[in-house]
Amino acid sequence: MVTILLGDPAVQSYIVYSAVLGMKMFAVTFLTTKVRVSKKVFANEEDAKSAKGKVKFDDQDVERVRRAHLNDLENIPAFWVLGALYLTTGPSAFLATTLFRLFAAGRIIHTIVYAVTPLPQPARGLAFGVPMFINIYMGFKVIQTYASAL
Ligand SMILES: N[C@@H](CCC(=O)N[C@@H](CS)C(=O)NCC(=O)O)C(=O)O
Repeated sequence: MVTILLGDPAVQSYIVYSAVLGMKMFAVTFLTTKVRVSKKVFANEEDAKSAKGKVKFDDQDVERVRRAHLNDLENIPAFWVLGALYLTTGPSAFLATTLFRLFAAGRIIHTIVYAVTPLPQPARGLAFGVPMFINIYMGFKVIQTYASAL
């Protein structure tokens, strides 16, 4: 049963892109540390002391990376849940893989245009909008598939 499930290309695709997105979020964690260290701006007295920096909560560069990270948290965990539930609705492997791929690409681009190389809008809006649309689409599909059984 588990072997059949894991042999499904849509499931494999979900696993791969879920892991990619988890790793991407860790990359933002490291980026936050890199910006903090390079600007010597920290959130805790003990960190500031050990790096000869200062405690500051309104550094624009640090806050930008933190906002990008928070935005990931507002969107990627929902993908992990909705994507897994969506797989149970029996989508074609092609459609599921395309949606997962677009979602991951959108979130990676969101990080780049928000926290790495800030670009003018609508770059971030689009990079946010496509994955959001995919999450909503998958959520609707799940509800549509199972609501009739209630
Ligand atoms: N929590 C978000 C909700 C709306 C949203 O996620 N907007 C996207 C596209 S403009 C975004 O990148 N917001 C920037 C952010 O979350 O810091 C916000 O405060 O902006």
